[in-house]
Amino acid sequence: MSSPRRVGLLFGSFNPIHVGHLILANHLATRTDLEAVWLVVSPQSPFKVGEELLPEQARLQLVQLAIVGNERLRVLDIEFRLPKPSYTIDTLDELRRQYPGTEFVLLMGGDNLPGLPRWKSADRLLTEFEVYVYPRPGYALPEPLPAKVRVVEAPLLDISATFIRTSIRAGQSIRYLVPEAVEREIEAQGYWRGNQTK
Ligand SMILES: Nc1ncnc2c1ncn2[C@@H]1O[C@H](COP(=O)(O)OP(=O)(O)OP(=O)(O)O)[C@@H](O)[C@H]1O
Ligand SMILES: O=C(O)c1ccc[n+]([C@@H]2O[C@H](COP(=O)([O-])O)[C@@H](O)[C@H]2O)c1
Repeated sequence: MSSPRRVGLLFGSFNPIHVGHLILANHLATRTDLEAVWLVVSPQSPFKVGEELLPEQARLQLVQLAIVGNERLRVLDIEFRLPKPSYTIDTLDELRRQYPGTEFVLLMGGDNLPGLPRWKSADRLLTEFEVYVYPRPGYALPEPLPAKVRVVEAPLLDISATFIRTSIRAGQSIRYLVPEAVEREIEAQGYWRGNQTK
């Protein structure tokens, strides 16, 4: 199967994936010039060291369950085989090597943009890659925007993985916040109720 020409990359811990991620990814994969969105599961975000994370394989499996049947979405475990913490520039270099015919576009929330100068090789990220930024309420976008940064509007839900983990621990329902198959698996495995985090 040939790989798509323009692919958006949504990086995250996905601890766990939720409908906020999915609505955003599907919107960008179907209503922009991107042919697909690939969700890249990061074993260890450099900014989230020490957070209680479900093992990477479990987070990957939940994403797989979430995107079954959506041909425009795909999940990657490429960072599982790269050094930790997961630096986005290293992953992009590896993806370019593996998919020489594909243009990769970095997808990012407006909340992440102010912190971007602190990312590894931020100058390279901003000169070598296009970035699509979706505004998030409460976060003003810098002016002027760097040359390769474009604002894309997307419907956003005000939920986070933190909210889902907190709800599970409190014994509250996560129905509709994650796809049904994801909810069933979280329940069956007892994630965030037992001690599966590392
Ligand atoms: N509700 C949402 N709408 C749009 N984008 C989101 C939403 N939640 C997270 N994102 C973005 O998706 C990417 C991956 O998110 P991540 O896995 O860190 O999830 P999170 O829900 O923010 O997690 P946590 O609450 O654990 O920090 C990040 O760029 C994040 O900004
Ligand atoms: O490359 C970096 O320096 C870098 C710094 C912070 C975050 N990231 C990546 O951004 C994604 C979201 O991170 P976070 O901390 O917002 O969950 C995740 O895939 C991280 O690996 C990457």
